[in-house]
Amino acid sequence: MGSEKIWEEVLKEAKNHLSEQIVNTWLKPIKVGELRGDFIQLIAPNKFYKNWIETKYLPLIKKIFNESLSIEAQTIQVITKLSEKQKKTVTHTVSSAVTVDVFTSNLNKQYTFDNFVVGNSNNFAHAACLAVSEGYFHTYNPLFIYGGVGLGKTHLMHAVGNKLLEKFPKLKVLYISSENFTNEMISSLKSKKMDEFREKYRKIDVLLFDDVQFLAGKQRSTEEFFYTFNSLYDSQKQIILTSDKTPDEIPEMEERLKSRFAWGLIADIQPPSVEEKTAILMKRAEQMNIPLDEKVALFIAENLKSDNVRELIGALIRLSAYSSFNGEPISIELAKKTLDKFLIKKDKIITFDTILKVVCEYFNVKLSELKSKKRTKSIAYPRQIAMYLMREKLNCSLNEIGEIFGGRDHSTVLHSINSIEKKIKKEKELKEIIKILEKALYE
Ligand SMILES: Nc1ncnc2c1ncn2[C@@H]1O[C@H](COP(=O)(O)OP(=O)(O)OP(=O)(O)O)[C@@H](O)[C@H]1O
Repeated sequence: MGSEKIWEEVLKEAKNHLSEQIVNTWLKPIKVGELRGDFIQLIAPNKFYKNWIETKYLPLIKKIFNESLSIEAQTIQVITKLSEKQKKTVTHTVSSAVTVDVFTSNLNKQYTFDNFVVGNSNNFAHAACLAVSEGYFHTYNPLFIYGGVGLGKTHLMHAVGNKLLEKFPKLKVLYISSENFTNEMISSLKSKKMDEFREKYRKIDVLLFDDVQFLAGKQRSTEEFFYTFNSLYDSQKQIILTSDKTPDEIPEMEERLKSRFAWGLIADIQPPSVEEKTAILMKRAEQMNIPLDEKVALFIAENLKSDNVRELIGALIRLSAYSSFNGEPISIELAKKTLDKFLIKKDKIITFDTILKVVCEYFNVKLSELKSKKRTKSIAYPRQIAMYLMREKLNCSLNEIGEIFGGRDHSTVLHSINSIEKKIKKEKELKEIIKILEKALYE
């Protein structure tokens, strides 16, 4: 039995002693790092969890291992992170008898298409991934998915891998982050095992390569990846890559790689809309058995500062944990109380100064420059944006705005505002910048 299965058994048994909500909130995110003789190592997502587990649940966990699962547990250690060495060790054993397969795809079984919420922000990337997961390898090769932090790139990639293995169990699917690829390469170099390293990567049928942007500037890893890429591509093997930027936008990435990344399909993932965020919260709550009313989900979706789905889910877990520990049902009031510092302060009064400060900080320009007559693009552009925000948020007159910027006349101000309005309609990037600035105004 693999460590995942063992932990599932612990969770099942724990539900006889604790409420389902507590088990899902506190014990489910724990992973088993090592099971060696009578030593058990648990991995908690962060220090907060570690402390709770140690102070609250360790005796029960020990009892379950010893009495219900008959796994001797003399020492249980809780850590917060797996060491690099442990990550590479794929065999988790319970006594010496039980071993897991040596070829590991590194796939997280929790990341499936079924639990991925599809909406306008991600339907293109989702559709492309779905097609690849059906086995249409030549259509989108490589498939390059890009988007901001925590928007579901890794989830989709794993979903492809999981679905492919379900349909074609013999396929060699490998998920690897560029960081781990680099580490593995370095240790192979040190131990003079580069032939084995190359052999491993060139035997794969489907390579899922996460965060490719981190290869930029790493010459040796880039080179090795280049050969791996070519070899797989030439043998018509599927490659999926993720990045936080488009190939063109990755600084210091070798041209020959950038051009290869664009050979197949480039699909983006945008930040989710309020509706999508609500749906993600509802789905996750259902999976975790958290009693979440749609009104509360909508409130969180509308008011959380971050668009990062990881943080969205984090907020749900925090709320659920608070609710179970204090015996208060989940409500909008409770969300306001527990998530206070993560929420947009809508009642904050916005002034000219707030806008000037936020714009100066974002564009890294001095206030004196913003108010000056300088027309260089790096100053004029933020100035126009500040004018646009003042008109939008403060509903003030063009003359008032002109006054703030050193007595400019109203037609100059109008021209600036119109120009930004037009650009917002055409330029996705500017739309994003405005969204970020608007959020920052309420922080
Ligand atoms: N559309 C979605 N539906 C359901 N869950 C989602 C969705 N998007 C993201 N998530 C969840 O949000 C969390 C973060 O997603 P993921 O790790 O895939 O993001 P990422 O884009 O790869 O982030 P990073 O840039 O940090 O690598 C995961 O728990 C994932 O399951």
